[in-house]
Amino acid sequence: MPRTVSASETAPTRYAHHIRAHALTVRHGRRTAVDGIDLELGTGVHGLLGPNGAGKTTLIRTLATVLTPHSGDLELLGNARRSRGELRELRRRLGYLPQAFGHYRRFTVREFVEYMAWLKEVPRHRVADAVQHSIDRVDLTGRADDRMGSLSGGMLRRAGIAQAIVNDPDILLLDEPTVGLDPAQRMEFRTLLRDIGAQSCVLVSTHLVEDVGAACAGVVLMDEGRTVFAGHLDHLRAAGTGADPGDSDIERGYSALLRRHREGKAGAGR
Ligand SMILES: Nc1ncnc2c1ncn2[C@@H]1O[C@H](COP(=O)(O)OP(=O)(O)OP(=O)(O)O)[C@@H](O)[C@H]1O
Repeated sequence: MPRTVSASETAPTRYAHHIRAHALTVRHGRRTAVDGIDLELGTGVHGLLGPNGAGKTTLIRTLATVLTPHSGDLELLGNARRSRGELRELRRRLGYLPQAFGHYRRFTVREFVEYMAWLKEVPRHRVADAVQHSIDRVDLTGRADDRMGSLSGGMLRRAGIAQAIVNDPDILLLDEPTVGLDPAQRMEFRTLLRDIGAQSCVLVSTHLVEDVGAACAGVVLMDEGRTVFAGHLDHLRAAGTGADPGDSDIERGYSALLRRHREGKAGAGR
């Protein structure tokens, strides 16, 4: 199966980081969900961790250009301006799997992925190969011509991943992609992530730390809209002690960093 070569692979790279945010703030009405964060992410797979309500989905939706920041700077693929043309060009080079994604139940998997390829302006002569390749990569080859409405929850998620990668994106944003996947599929998925992360910037929000341990080199940990930690997984692993709650060094590191962040905030508030 020939691999689809994205335009970006042949274009010169003009940026040091695929994603660069400075003092980025995003609000939902009066609630500040992302609170002045700084972030620099390049090629590789980065896990986005944090407790419920930390701001992970809001951050991912902002990076996917679905939400507009309230303030701060956000540079994606070296572009900080957002004319209509630039936004369109940027979206061609993004892949995004929302937590809940819309689809027509009567579309087949192939039609759904084709439709998303069309929305992302994949050149017409490449669509058929790109669609087949992404369906194969999520192991839905045997169900490609089945209707979306007939898929199990995990298969639906895999179809969602297929649409997110159909344009060979330079930035791939996945919001809880492994929910509903069985253990074998989760392992396959981690391999797929590592494969895509060799050339692209992948940010994966998840509550499953074992996915982070197996697939991510980088970690961003958020709490109450702030970044608690952004760095290499080994540093997160090393942050915990035997006294911190958790069944693995990643969980203990996660607990320790959150605790210290919260203690620091409480201390500063006194
Ligand atoms: N559409 C919205 N309107 C108002 N508040 C919102 C909206 N979406 C999110 N929020 C609030 O913004 C904050 C961050 O929510 P967000 O969904 O980004 O967190 P999260 O880390 O993805 O959480 P979870 O792990 O539960 O999915 C929360 O306080 C949430 O209640």
